[in-house]
Amino acid sequence: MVKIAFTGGGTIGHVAVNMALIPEAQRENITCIYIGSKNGIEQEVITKQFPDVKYYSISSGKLRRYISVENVKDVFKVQKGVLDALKILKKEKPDLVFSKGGFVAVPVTIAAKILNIKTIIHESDVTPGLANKIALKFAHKMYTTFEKTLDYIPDDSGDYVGSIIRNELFEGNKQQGYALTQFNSNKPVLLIMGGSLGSKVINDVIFNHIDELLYSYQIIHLVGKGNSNQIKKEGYYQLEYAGEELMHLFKITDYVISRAGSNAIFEFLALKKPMILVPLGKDQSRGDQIDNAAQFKAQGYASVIDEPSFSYATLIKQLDYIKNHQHEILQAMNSMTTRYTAHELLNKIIQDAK
Ligand SMILES: CC(=O)N[C@H]1[C@@H](OP(=O)(O)OP(=O)(O)OC[C@H]2O[C@@H](n3ccc(=O)[nH]c3=O)[C@H](O)[C@@H]2O)O[C@H](CO)[C@@H](O)[C@@H]1O
Repeated sequence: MVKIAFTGGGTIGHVAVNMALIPEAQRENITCIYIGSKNGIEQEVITKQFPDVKYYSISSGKLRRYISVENVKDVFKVQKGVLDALKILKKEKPDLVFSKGGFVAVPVTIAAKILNIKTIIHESDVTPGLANKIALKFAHKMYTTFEKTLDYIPDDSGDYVGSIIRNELFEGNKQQGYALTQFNSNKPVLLIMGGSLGSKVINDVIFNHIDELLYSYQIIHLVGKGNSNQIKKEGYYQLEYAGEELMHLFKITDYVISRAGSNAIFEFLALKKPMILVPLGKDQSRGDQIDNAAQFKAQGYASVIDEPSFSYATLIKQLDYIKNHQHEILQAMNSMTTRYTAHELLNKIIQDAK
Protein backbone atom coordinates (compact mmCIF):
# COMPACT_ATOMS: atom_id res chain seq x y z
CA MET A 1 0.00 0.00 0.00
CA VAL A 2 1.27 3.47 -0.94
CA LYS A 3 1.99 6.09 1.71
CA ILE A 4 2.52 9.77 0.83
CA ALA A 5 4.02 12.43 3.09
CA PHE A 6 2.60 15.83 2.11
CA THR A 7 4.31 19.02 3.15
CA GLY A 8 3.97 22.76 2.50
CA GLY A 9 2.71 25.75 4.40
CA GLY A 10 2.98 29.31 5.59
CA THR A 11 0.02 30.54 3.52
CA ILE A 12 -2.88 28.68 1.91
CA GLY A 13 -1.10 29.14 -1.42
CA HIS A 14 1.39 26.56 -0.15
CA VAL A 15 -1.32 24.13 0.96
CA ALA A 16 -4.07 24.41 -1.69
CA VAL A 17 -2.83 21.71 -4.10
CA ASN A 18 -2.38 19.33 -1.15
CA MET A 19 -6.00 20.07 -0.20
CA ALA A 20 -7.00 18.94 -3.71
CA LEU A 21 -4.84 15.78 -3.72
CA ILE A 22 -5.47 14.41 -0.21
CA PRO A 23 -9.18 13.55 -0.77
CA GLU A 24 -8.25 11.78 -4.04
CA ALA A 25 -5.53 9.81 -2.24
CA GLN A 26 -7.88 8.87 0.58
CA ARG A 27 -10.43 7.62 -1.96
CA GLU A 28 -7.71 5.29 -3.31
CA ASN A 29 -6.89 4.06 0.24
CA ILE A 30 -3.48 5.73 0.08
CA THR A 31 -2.20 6.59 3.54
CA CYS A 32 -1.43 10.30 3.88
CA ILE A 33 0.59 12.05 6.54
CA TYR A 34 1.29 15.81 6.68
CA ILE A 35 4.46 17.53 7.82
CA GLY A 36 3.92 21.22 8.50
CA SER A 37 5.03 23.95 10.86
CA LYS A 38 4.05 24.36 14.50
CA ASN A 39 1.95 27.49 14.17
CA GLY A 40 1.30 27.84 10.44
CA ILE A 41 -2.13 28.06 8.84
CA GLU A 42 -1.57 24.52 7.42
CA GLN A 43 -1.98 22.94 10.85
CA GLU A 44 -5.44 24.47 11.36
CA VAL A 45 -6.64 23.73 7.82
CA ILE A 46 -5.31 20.17 7.50
CA THR A 47 -6.28 18.93 10.97
CA LYS A 48 -9.77 20.44 10.63
CA GLN A 49 -10.48 19.30 7.08
CA PHE A 50 -8.69 15.93 7.20
CA PRO A 51 -8.88 14.56 10.75
CA ASP A 52 -7.68 11.13 9.50
CA VAL A 53 -4.39 12.56 8.23
CA LYS A 54 -1.68 12.38 10.89
CA TYR A 55 -0.19 15.88 11.28
CA TYR A 56 3.44 16.23 12.37
CA SER A 57 4.95 19.62 13.11
CA ILE A 58 8.62 20.46 12.69
CA SER A 59 10.84 23.42 13.46
CA SER A 60 11.02 25.80 10.51
CA GLY A 61 12.90 29.01 9.83
CA LYS A 62 12.20 31.75 7.33
CA LEU A 63 14.81 32.05 4.60
CA ARG A 64 15.57 35.61 3.63
CA ARG A 65 17.19 37.15 0.58
CA TYR A 66 18.75 39.92 2.68
CA ILE A 67 21.37 39.83 5.46
CA SER A 68 19.87 39.77 8.96
CA VAL A 69 20.76 38.43 12.44
CA GLU A 70 17.54 36.45 12.23
CA ASN A 71 19.14 34.44 9.40
CA VAL A 72 21.69 33.00 11.84
CA LYS A 73 18.95 31.89 14.24
CA ASP A 74 16.97 30.49 11.35
CA VAL A 75 19.86 28.38 10.05
CA PHE A 76 19.66 26.53 13.40
CA LYS A 77 15.88 26.26 13.08
CA VAL A 78 16.23 24.73 9.60
CA GLN A 79 18.88 22.27 10.93
CA LYS A 80 16.53 21.31 13.76
CA GLY A 81 13.76 20.97 11.15
CA VAL A 82 15.89 18.50 9.17
CA LEU A 83 16.43 16.40 12.33
CA ASP A 84 12.70 16.55 13.15
CA ALA A 85 11.82 15.53 9.59
CA LEU A 86 14.38 12.70 9.58
CA LYS A 87 12.80 11.26 12.72
CA ILE A 88 9.28 11.44 11.22
CA LEU A 89 10.25 10.00 7.83
CA LYS A 90 12.25 7.16 9.44
CA LYS A 91 9.25 6.28 11.56
CA GLU A 92 6.57 6.62 8.88
CA LYS A 93 8.60 5.33 5.90
CA PRO A 94 6.51 7.03 3.18
CA ASP A 95 7.00 5.95 -0.43
CA LEU A 96 7.34 9.56 -1.54
CA VAL A 97 7.11 13.16 -0.40
CA PHE A 98 4.92 15.70 -2.19
CA SER A 99 5.83 19.26 -1.36
CA LYS A 100 3.73 22.33 -2.09
CA GLY A 101 6.53 24.65 -1.05
CA GLY A 102 7.03 27.28 1.61
CA PHE A 103 9.89 27.38 4.10
CA VAL A 104 8.65 24.43 6.15
CA ALA A 105 9.07 22.17 3.12
CA VAL A 106 12.83 22.75 2.78
CA PRO A 107 13.97 20.63 5.77
CA VAL A 108 11.52 17.89 4.77
CA THR A 109 12.96 17.76 1.24
CA ILE A 110 16.54 17.63 2.60
CA ALA A 111 15.64 14.85 5.06
CA ALA A 112 13.90 12.87 2.31
CA LYS A 113 17.01 13.11 0.11
CA ILE A 114 19.19 11.80 2.97
CA LEU A 115 16.83 8.84 3.33
CA ASN A 116 16.60 8.25 -0.43
CA ILE A 117 12.90 9.03 -0.56
CA LYS A 118 11.87 10.80 -3.77
CA THR A 119 10.32 14.25 -3.41
CA ILE A 120 8.20 15.97 -6.01
CA ILE A 121 7.76 19.67 -5.42
CA HIS A 122 5.11 21.93 -6.88
CA GLU A 123 5.46 25.58 -7.92
CA SER A 124 2.24 27.52 -8.51
CA ASP A 125 3.71 30.87 -9.51
CA VAL A 126 5.38 31.92 -12.76
CA THR A 127 8.72 32.44 -11.02
CA PRO A 128 9.83 29.91 -8.40
CA GLY A 129 10.03 31.08 -4.78
CA LEU A 130 13.28 30.99 -2.81
CA ALA A 131 12.22 27.98 -0.73
CA ASN A 132 11.36 25.94 -3.84
CA LYS A 133 14.61 26.97 -5.56
CA ILE A 134 16.56 25.55 -2.60
CA ALA A 135 14.32 22.49 -2.32
CA LEU A 136 14.76 21.70 -6.04
CA LYS A 137 18.44 20.88 -5.38
CA PHE A 138 17.27 17.95 -3.23
CA ALA A 139 14.11 16.98 -5.09
CA HIS A 140 13.41 14.58 -7.94
CA LYS A 141 11.22 16.94 -9.96
CA MET A 142 9.37 20.24 -9.89
CA TYR A 143 5.81 20.33 -11.22
CA THR A 144 4.68 23.74 -12.45
CA THR A 145 1.32 25.42 -12.90
CA PHE A 146 2.65 27.78 -15.60
CA GLU A 147 4.56 26.55 -18.67
CA LYS A 148 6.75 29.65 -18.52
CA THR A 149 8.18 28.53 -15.15
CA LEU A 150 10.24 25.91 -17.03
CA ASP A 151 12.38 28.82 -18.33
CA TYR A 152 13.51 29.58 -14.78
CA ILE A 153 14.68 26.12 -13.69
CA PRO A 154 17.36 23.71 -14.95
CA ASP A 155 16.43 21.62 -18.00
CA ASP A 156 14.77 18.28 -17.25
CA SER A 157 14.00 19.17 -13.65
CA GLY A 158 10.56 20.61 -14.45
CA ASP A 159 7.26 19.21 -15.63
CA TYR A 160 4.41 21.54 -16.63
CA VAL A 161 1.24 20.05 -15.13
CA GLY A 162 -1.09 23.07 -15.12
CA SER A 163 -3.38 24.09 -12.30
CA ILE A 164 -5.02 21.69 -9.87
CA ILE A 165 -8.30 22.84 -8.37
CA ARG A 166 -10.06 21.43 -5.30
CA ASN A 167 -13.03 19.43 -6.66
CA GLU A 168 -15.33 20.70 -3.93
CA LEU A 169 -15.19 24.22 -5.40
CA PHE A 170 -17.27 23.01 -8.35
CA GLU A 171 -20.01 21.74 -6.06
CA GLY A 172 -21.51 25.07 -4.98
CA ASN A 173 -25.25 25.60 -4.77
CA LYS A 174 -26.92 28.89 -5.73
CA GLN A 175 -29.74 28.60 -3.19
CA GLN A 176 -27.25 28.01 -0.38
CA GLY A 177 -25.21 30.98 -1.59
CA TYR A 178 -28.28 33.23 -1.47
CA ALA A 179 -29.37 31.79 1.89
CA LEU A 180 -25.96 32.47 3.46
CA THR A 181 -25.69 36.05 2.17
CA GLN A 182 -29.38 37.03 2.04
CA PHE A 183 -28.65 38.27 -1.51
CA ASN A 184 -30.98 38.00 -4.50
CA SER A 185 -30.60 37.91 -8.26
CA ASN A 186 -31.46 41.60 -8.81
CA LYS A 187 -27.93 43.00 -8.80
CA PRO A 188 -24.61 41.43 -9.88
CA VAL A 189 -22.43 39.97 -7.10
CA LEU A 190 -18.81 41.02 -6.61
CA LEU A 191 -16.51 38.71 -4.66
CA ILE A 192 -13.56 40.48 -3.08
CA MET A 193 -10.65 38.24 -2.04
CA GLY A 194 -7.29 39.56 -0.83
CA GLY A 195 -5.55 36.17 -1.01
CA SER A 196 -5.76 33.77 1.90
CA LEU A 197 -4.62 36.45 4.35
CA GLY A 198 -6.72 39.40 3.13
CA SER A 199 -5.41 42.65 1.65
CA LYS A 200 -5.47 45.97 3.49
CA VAL A 201 -5.07 47.95 0.25
CA ILE A 202 -8.13 46.30 -1.33
CA ASN A 203 -10.13 46.30 1.93
CA ASP A 204 -9.64 50.04 2.50
CA VAL A 205 -10.94 51.04 -0.95
CA ILE A 206 -14.00 48.81 -0.48
CA PHE A 207 -14.66 50.05 3.08
CA ASN A 208 -14.36 53.70 2.01
CA HIS A 209 -16.72 53.37 -0.95
CA ILE A 210 -19.10 50.74 0.23
CA ASP A 211 -22.30 52.75 -0.29
CA GLU A 212 -21.43 53.78 -3.85
CA LEU A 213 -20.57 50.17 -4.72
CA LEU A 214 -23.74 48.80 -3.11
CA TYR A 215 -25.77 51.07 -5.36
CA SER A 216 -24.89 48.82 -8.32
CA TYR A 217 -23.62 45.58 -6.78
CA GLN A 218 -24.03 43.08 -3.96
CA ILE A 219 -20.69 42.38 -2.29
CA ILE A 220 -19.07 39.32 -0.71
CA HIS A 221 -15.98 40.59 1.07
CA LEU A 222 -13.36 38.12 2.38
CA VAL A 223 -11.29 40.47 4.51
CA GLY A 224 -8.67 38.11 6.00
CA LYS A 225 -8.05 36.94 9.58
CA GLY A 226 -8.17 39.82 12.08
CA ASN A 227 -9.43 42.37 9.50
CA SER A 228 -13.14 42.31 10.21
CA ASN A 229 -14.75 45.67 10.92
CA GLN A 230 -18.22 44.22 11.58
CA ILE A 231 -19.93 46.34 8.86
CA LYS A 232 -23.51 45.18 8.44
CA LYS A 233 -25.44 46.43 5.42
CA GLU A 234 -28.04 45.05 3.10
CA GLY A 235 -26.30 43.46 0.10
CA TYR A 236 -22.95 43.23 1.91
CA TYR A 237 -21.62 39.96 3.33
CA GLN A 238 -18.32 39.98 5.16
CA LEU A 239 -16.23 37.03 6.34
CA GLU A 240 -12.65 36.93 7.58
CA TYR A 241 -12.06 33.61 5.81
CA ALA A 242 -14.47 31.43 3.85
CA GLY A 243 -14.10 27.73 4.60
CA GLU A 244 -16.62 25.19 3.36
CA GLU A 245 -19.05 27.96 2.34
CA LEU A 246 -16.64 29.27 -0.33
CA MET A 247 -18.09 26.98 -3.05
CA HIS A 248 -21.60 28.41 -2.50
CA LEU A 249 -20.28 31.98 -2.50
CA PHE A 250 -18.45 31.33 -5.79
CA LYS A 251 -21.66 29.96 -7.29
CA ILE A 252 -23.49 33.30 -6.92
CA THR A 253 -20.46 35.43 -7.91
CA ASP A 254 -20.48 37.40 -11.18
CA TYR A 255 -17.14 39.23 -10.97
CA VAL A 256 -14.06 38.91 -8.77
CA ILE A 257 -11.68 41.56 -7.42
CA SER A 258 -8.59 39.87 -6.04
CA ARG A 259 -4.88 39.66 -5.35
CA ALA A 260 -3.09 37.56 -7.97
CA GLY A 261 -1.99 34.51 -5.96
CA SER A 262 -1.77 31.58 -8.35
CA ASN A 263 -4.22 29.16 -6.75
CA ALA A 264 -6.94 31.75 -6.36
CA ILE A 265 -6.74 33.06 -9.93
CA PHE A 266 -6.82 29.56 -11.42
CA GLU A 267 -9.92 28.85 -9.33
CA PHE A 268 -11.63 31.96 -10.77
CA LEU A 269 -10.58 30.83 -14.24
CA ALA A 270 -11.88 27.28 -13.77
CA LEU A 271 -15.17 28.67 -12.44
CA LYS A 272 -15.32 31.21 -15.31
CA LYS A 273 -15.44 34.36 -13.21
CA PRO A 274 -14.17 37.52 -14.99
CA MET A 275 -11.64 39.09 -12.64
CA ILE A 276 -9.85 42.30 -11.78
CA LEU A 277 -6.44 41.57 -10.27
CA VAL A 278 -4.45 43.83 -7.98
CA PRO A 279 -1.10 42.03 -7.66
CA LEU A 280 1.03 42.34 -4.54
CA GLY A 281 3.86 44.80 -5.28
CA LYS A 282 7.61 44.27 -5.47
CA ASP A 283 8.05 46.17 -2.20
CA GLN A 284 6.39 43.28 -0.35
CA SER A 285 7.30 40.26 -2.50
CA ARG A 286 9.53 39.03 -5.30
CA GLY A 287 6.89 40.23 -7.76
CA ASP A 288 5.41 36.77 -8.41
CA GLN A 289 1.85 38.09 -8.42
CA ILE A 290 2.78 40.77 -10.97
CA ASP A 291 3.97 37.98 -13.30
CA ASN A 292 0.90 35.82 -12.60
CA ALA A 293 -1.42 38.76 -13.34
CA ALA A 294 0.46 39.69 -16.52
CA GLN A 295 0.06 36.12 -17.83
CA PHE A 296 -3.69 36.21 -17.10
CA LYS A 297 -4.08 39.59 -18.76
CA ALA A 298 -2.18 38.39 -21.84
CA GLN A 299 -4.49 35.36 -22.11
CA GLY A 300 -7.54 37.65 -21.93
CA TYR A 301 -8.80 36.28 -18.59
CA ALA A 302 -8.26 39.32 -16.41
CA SER A 303 -7.99 43.07 -16.06
CA VAL A 304 -5.07 44.25 -13.96
CA ILE A 305 -4.65 47.33 -11.75
CA ASP A 306 -1.17 47.89 -10.34
CA GLU A 307 -1.26 48.41 -6.60
CA PRO A 308 -0.05 52.06 -6.66
CA SER A 309 -2.88 53.01 -9.06
CA PHE A 310 -5.59 51.05 -7.25
CA SER A 311 -8.40 53.43 -6.24
CA TYR A 312 -12.17 53.61 -6.39
CA ALA A 313 -11.94 55.42 -9.75
CA THR A 314 -9.65 52.81 -11.38
CA LEU A 315 -11.74 50.01 -9.90
CA ILE A 316 -14.98 51.36 -11.39
CA LYS A 317 -13.27 51.86 -14.75
CA GLN A 318 -12.10 48.24 -14.82
CA LEU A 319 -15.45 46.95 -13.56
CA ASP A 320 -17.12 48.71 -16.49
CA TYR A 321 -14.48 47.22 -18.78
CA ILE A 322 -15.01 43.60 -17.69
CA LYS A 323 -18.79 44.04 -17.78
CA ASN A 324 -18.62 45.40 -21.34
CA HIS A 325 -16.14 42.73 -22.48
CA GLN A 326 -17.65 39.83 -20.58
CA HIS A 327 -18.36 37.90 -23.78
CA GLU A 328 -14.72 37.96 -24.98
CA ILE A 329 -13.40 37.18 -21.50
CA LEU A 330 -15.66 34.15 -21.17
CA GLN A 331 -14.72 33.01 -24.66
CA ALA A 332 -11.02 33.15 -23.73
CA MET A 333 -11.75 31.29 -20.48
CA ASN A 334 -13.72 28.59 -22.28
CA SER A 335 -10.78 27.87 -24.58
CA MET A 336 -8.54 27.04 -21.61
CA THR A 337 -7.78 23.32 -21.30
CA THR A 338 -6.89 21.52 -18.08
CA ARG A 339 -3.87 19.23 -18.26
CA TYR A 340 -4.58 16.99 -15.26
CA THR A 341 -7.45 16.50 -12.85
CA ALA A 342 -6.46 16.05 -9.20
CA HIS A 343 -7.00 12.30 -9.60
CA GLU A 344 -4.81 12.08 -12.71
CA LEU A 345 -2.08 14.14 -11.07
CA LEU A 346 -2.08 11.82 -8.07
CA ASN A 347 -1.45 8.83 -10.37
CA LYS A 348 1.30 10.75 -12.15
CA ILE A 349 3.02 11.60 -8.85
CA ILE A 350 3.06 7.93 -7.87
CA GLN A 351 4.42 6.87 -11.26
CA ASP A 352 7.06 9.63 -11.38
CA ALA A 353 8.33 8.84 -7.89
CA LYS A 354 8.88 5.13 -8.66
C1 LIG B 1 1.18 37.14 0.53
C2 LIG B 1 1.70 35.90 -0.15
O1 LIG B 1 2.74 35.38 0.20
N1 LIG B 1 0.99 35.46 -1.18
C3 LIG B 1 1.37 34.28 -1.93
C4 LIG B 1 0.51 33.12 -1.50
O2 LIG B 1 -0.81 33.60 -1.67
P1 LIG B 1 -2.09 32.97 -0.96
O3 LIG B 1 -1.75 32.18 0.24
O4 LIG B 1 -3.07 34.08 -0.84
O5 LIG B 1 -2.52 31.88 -2.04
P2 LIG B 1 -3.35 31.91 -3.38
O6 LIG B 1 -3.83 33.26 -3.72
O7 LIG B 1 -2.54 31.15 -4.37
O8 LIG B 1 -4.60 31.02 -2.98
C5 LIG B 1 -5.47 31.41 -1.97
C6 LIG B 1 -6.23 30.19 -1.58
O9 LIG B 1 -6.95 30.48 -0.41
C7 LIG B 1 -8.31 30.14 -0.61
N2 LIG B 1 -9.15 31.02 0.23
C8 LIG B 1 -8.93 32.36 0.25
C9 LIG B 1 -9.74 33.16 1.03
C10 LIG B 1 -10.77 32.57 1.78
O10 LIG B 1 -11.55 33.23 2.49
N3 LIG B 1 -10.95 31.23 1.71
C11 LIG B 1 -10.14 30.42 0.95
O11 LIG B 1 -10.33 29.20 0.91
C12 LIG B 1 -8.54 30.34 -2.10
O12 LIG B 1 -9.68 29.65 -2.51
C13 LIG B 1 -7.21 29.79 -2.66
O13 LIG B 1 -7.25 28.39 -2.77
O14 LIG B 1 0.79 31.96 -2.29
C14 LIG B 1 0.58 32.13 -3.70
C15 LIG B 1 0.90 30.81 -4.40
O15 LIG B 1 2.23 30.46 -4.21
C16 LIG B 1 1.43 33.29 -4.23
O16 LIG B 1 1.09 33.49 -5.60
C17 LIG B 1 1.15 34.53 -3.42
O17 LIG B 1 1.99 35.58 -3.86
